[in-house]
Amino acid sequence: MKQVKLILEDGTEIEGTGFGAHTSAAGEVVFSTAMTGYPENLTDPSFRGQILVLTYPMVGNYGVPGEELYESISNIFESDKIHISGLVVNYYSEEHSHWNAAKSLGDWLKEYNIPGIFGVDTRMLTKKLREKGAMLGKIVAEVDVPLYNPNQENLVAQVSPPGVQHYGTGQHKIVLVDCGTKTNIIRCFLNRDVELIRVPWDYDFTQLDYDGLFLSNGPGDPKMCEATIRHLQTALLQDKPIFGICLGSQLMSLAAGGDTFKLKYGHRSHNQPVKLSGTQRCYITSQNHGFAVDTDTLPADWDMLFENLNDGTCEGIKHKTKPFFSTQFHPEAAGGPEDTEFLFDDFLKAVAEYKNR
Ligand SMILES: NC(=O)CC[C@H](N)C(=O)O
Repeated sequence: MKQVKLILEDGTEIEGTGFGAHTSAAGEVVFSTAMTGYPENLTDPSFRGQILVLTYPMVGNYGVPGEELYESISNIFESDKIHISGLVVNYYSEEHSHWNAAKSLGDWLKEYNIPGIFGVDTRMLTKKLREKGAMLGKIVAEVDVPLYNPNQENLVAQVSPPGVQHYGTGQHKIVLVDCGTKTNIIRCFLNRDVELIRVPWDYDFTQLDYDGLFLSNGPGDPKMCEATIRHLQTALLQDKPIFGICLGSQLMSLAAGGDTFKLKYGHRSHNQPVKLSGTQRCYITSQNHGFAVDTDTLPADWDMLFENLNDGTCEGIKHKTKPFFSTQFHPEAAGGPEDTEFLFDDFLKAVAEYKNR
């Protein structure tokens, strides 16, 4: 293992030890306070272009599981590869022990040529990112690389599939607009009575025959997804149920005429409290996002559906009369609590009602 550096755009330089691939990489440095779930996090396409700091002090000790494919979908990972640009941890454990571990975290990172750095004071680093906001940064091994801002690119086009795929044989035909979907969203649908049509982010789904529309999570600035927003505007003129998660929530807001903005350092953890509007009910949710919907810009026929109890930001929206709703958090979890998975049932109930109207 060799010495490498983490360098931030404000000039901070932190020395540490390299693990995973011995290479340099640049991106946006963000932190997650989730205590477990690195196999899920690293393969979540929403992390594309980001160097991820895990605040949990020991990482790698349960290794990386082996996977099986079901309908060409992994039973474990959230996509078919690692999407983060680099990984920053305090203590890395190459030694691992778990009933389904197949390899070490370092070996897995090597397979995808992703660098890791450990021996970093992640508490100090996280405090800095909280005070100054998410920053650009780089892990430097032998060769220096320029800083890179992923939010200026259309990252969704990089992670969205090239063509249309069909899954399942249920009675409700759902179109999933894949802007970088986590596979657990697909699993959540396939565990229900659904035939799923997975389409690329810029596909004109308005031409398809379907019962309900689903908008996935995805990386980067939602305003980059102009084609999706345009198609969505057509869908909003109709009455077929629409459900969006994370980026999907931001796209629904933009299509409706609302605005989004970049949060100072984002929400990335498995214990984000959200309140269901009109109730005192709180759910603990899994989150991974750097942008949010500006509640004040929501058009008159829309309401905030959930509110983040830490900072009051919008955690979902709902149309006042039509069956359109979204969450900024992840009801599919993976990782994190599964307490809000019932929202998939709520969506399919709305689909059944629409078909029986
Ligand atoms: N998980 C997501 O879908 C993230 C949405 C968006 N890229 C954000 O960072 O806010």
